[in-house]
Amino acid sequence: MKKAIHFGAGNIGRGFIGELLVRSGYEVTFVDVNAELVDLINERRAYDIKIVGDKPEIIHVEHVRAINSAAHPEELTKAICEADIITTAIGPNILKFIAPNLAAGLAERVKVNQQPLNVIACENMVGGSTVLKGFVEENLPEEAKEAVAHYIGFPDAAVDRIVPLQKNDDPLLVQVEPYAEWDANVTQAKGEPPQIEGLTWVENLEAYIERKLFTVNTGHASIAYLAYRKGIKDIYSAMQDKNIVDMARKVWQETGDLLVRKFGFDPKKHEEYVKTTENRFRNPHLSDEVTRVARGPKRKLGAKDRLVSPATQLLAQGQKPSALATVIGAAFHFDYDGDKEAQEVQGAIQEKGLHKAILNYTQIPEESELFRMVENKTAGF
Ligand SMILES: NC(=O)C1=CN([C@@H]2O[C@H](COP(=O)(O)OP(=O)(O)OC[C@H]3O[C@@H](n4cnc5c(N)ncnc54)[C@H](O)[C@@H]3O)[C@@H](O)[C@H]2O)C=CC1
Ligand SMILES: O=P(O)(O)OC[C@H]1O[C@](O)(CO)[C@@H](O)[C@@H]1O
Repeated sequence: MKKAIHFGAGNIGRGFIGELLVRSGYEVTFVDVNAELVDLINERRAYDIKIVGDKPEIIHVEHVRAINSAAHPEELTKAICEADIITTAIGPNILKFIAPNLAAGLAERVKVNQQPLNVIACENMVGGSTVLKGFVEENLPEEAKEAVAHYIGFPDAAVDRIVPLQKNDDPLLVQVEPYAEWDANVTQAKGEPPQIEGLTWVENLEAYIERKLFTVNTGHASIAYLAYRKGIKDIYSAMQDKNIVDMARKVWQETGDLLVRKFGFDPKKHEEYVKTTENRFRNPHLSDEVTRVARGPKRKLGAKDRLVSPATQLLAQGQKPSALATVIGAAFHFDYDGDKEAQEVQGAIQEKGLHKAILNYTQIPEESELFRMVENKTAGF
């Protein structure tokens, strides 16, 4: 069997990427720091995925094992030397923490295995694999840098499947929605791009990732931050609130205008894509908490992320992203005490004031019209 390594045996790891890799003929080695999870995967060597929708389905996934990279980095190095593909789904903020082990493994690999290898970060961010590549380079010994640059590709990717927090009796079971999309940038691949069922290699990844990030994730985050302000606990319930849905649709109108102008998407097809997205959020079988979708507001308020990036791009196109400014304002009110980033943002607002907090987290230029819009909307909530 071909060999895959996947960092992060969590929801997307088990519920999406791991299963596609197994279905495509790979043995998957999950790498995680959660010792219980690693032990259970190694004990069972299998797990189930439940697809929840109108036609529920159970998929039994075999040919999996796991490595605890905190306890056994040497096992990881050995696996990297033999791998045919490496993927990650650990969270954008964690990429820097896997880089030292990944760099050590790649440095060893290029000495013993001259086959090309691709490392694909499947995170909700633009250019995730490129970011990981930067961290890996910082950790590589000087003598390995040339060979790693030659043999190891870091194709950026877009991943789309809603996998909520899991509350199942079986700790390995993952409940997922039926929809799934995974695209990667073929121009950044080394060697023959690995053919994996469900993975589409594309040349214009920027269009795919911005379409996904500024529709699915922008819409989802907008709904979550507005719902949180109203005390609504889950996305399905938020979708029953007319005002929230109206505002989400205004946001989608703004991001849709941007995407159609920027990438030349067919407006009718884009409208369909938005409708599909809205219907995914209405899935009554998927219990998705508002606080999960809203998680990490510091990251989500970042200049390159789902709220501020489309807003600044629209402003540069001479548009007024008023709905986006409203939901950015709502995000500044996300004060959930179970979220460290939310607490940090709230602390900064209390300590330094709203003006400085907006400037610091969004990096929107102080003199820009967007800054004034965001400040007014935030204060007016
Ligand atoms: N859940 C979803 O619907 C989707 C999530 N994503 C993205 O996938 C990524 C993962 O999200 P989820 O699977 O929901 O999170 P998760 O929390 O379920 O899984 C993350 C896993 O990474 C592990 N981990 C943490 N630090 C690690 C380290 N240093 N080395 C190895 N493993 C480590 C955790 O123990 C956990 O098992 C995020 O970037 C998220 O934005 C993308 C699309 C959909
Ligand atoms: O995983 P993040 O970036 O915190 O954001 C949550 C988002 O990711 C997803 O889980 C999947 O794209 C969406 O449900 C949601 O918009």
